[in-house]
Amino acid sequence: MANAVLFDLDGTLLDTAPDLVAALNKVLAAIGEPQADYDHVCDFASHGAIGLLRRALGERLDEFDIGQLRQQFLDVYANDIASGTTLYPGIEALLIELDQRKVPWGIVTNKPGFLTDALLPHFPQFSQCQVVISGDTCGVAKPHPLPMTTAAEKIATATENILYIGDAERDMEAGNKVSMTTLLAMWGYIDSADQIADWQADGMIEHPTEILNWLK
Ligand SMILES: O=C(O)COP(=O)(O)O
Repeated sequence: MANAVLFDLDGTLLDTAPDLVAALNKVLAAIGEPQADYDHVCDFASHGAIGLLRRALGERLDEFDIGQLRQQFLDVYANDIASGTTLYPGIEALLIELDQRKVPWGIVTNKPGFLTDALLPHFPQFSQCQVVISGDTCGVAKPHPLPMTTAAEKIATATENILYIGDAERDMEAGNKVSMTTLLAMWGYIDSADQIADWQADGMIEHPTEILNWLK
């Protein structure tokens, strides 16, 4: 059984979609494109800037300088990163319980570090977080295993004894590659077309408190 927990950020700890979609719509307005429908794009909030832009623009994204558009999106998002973002129900209580049990926990996200660093201080509930690995911390991002093993080293825990909680296929893949126990956060950004049965999660959980059942 596990004795440490690592979390994905967007779609797992935080519902960041309101601010991400607001940024997306500001960028779409700036390039003269129609606004995105929230429900159409929100489940792509775990897929980064390009995932959101691709969902909104489809193949027309290729008509733009994608790198420049991504940077524009990141800059706009950084300017208003936390006004609509909230902790998912049950996360605060879970983190308090982990802290009381002295269970080390941390974050492995694909968000670029400058955004993670800007966002996390808005949530004092994260004050006991022991490690934060962002998408550019290790030079490679999930599903590459390096962010996972780097986080495990920082909390001095063998990967086999770590739970990794995420809402995307790349999260399950990255965790499974390094023998963590992977739990799929069903409250996150899971699209109806996602084939979650193929993601090889060790468990699928509907509420954060279920994580406690997987701990020693
Ligand atoms: O911003 C992203 O690329 C997604 O971030 P996540 O890994 O926390 O879901």
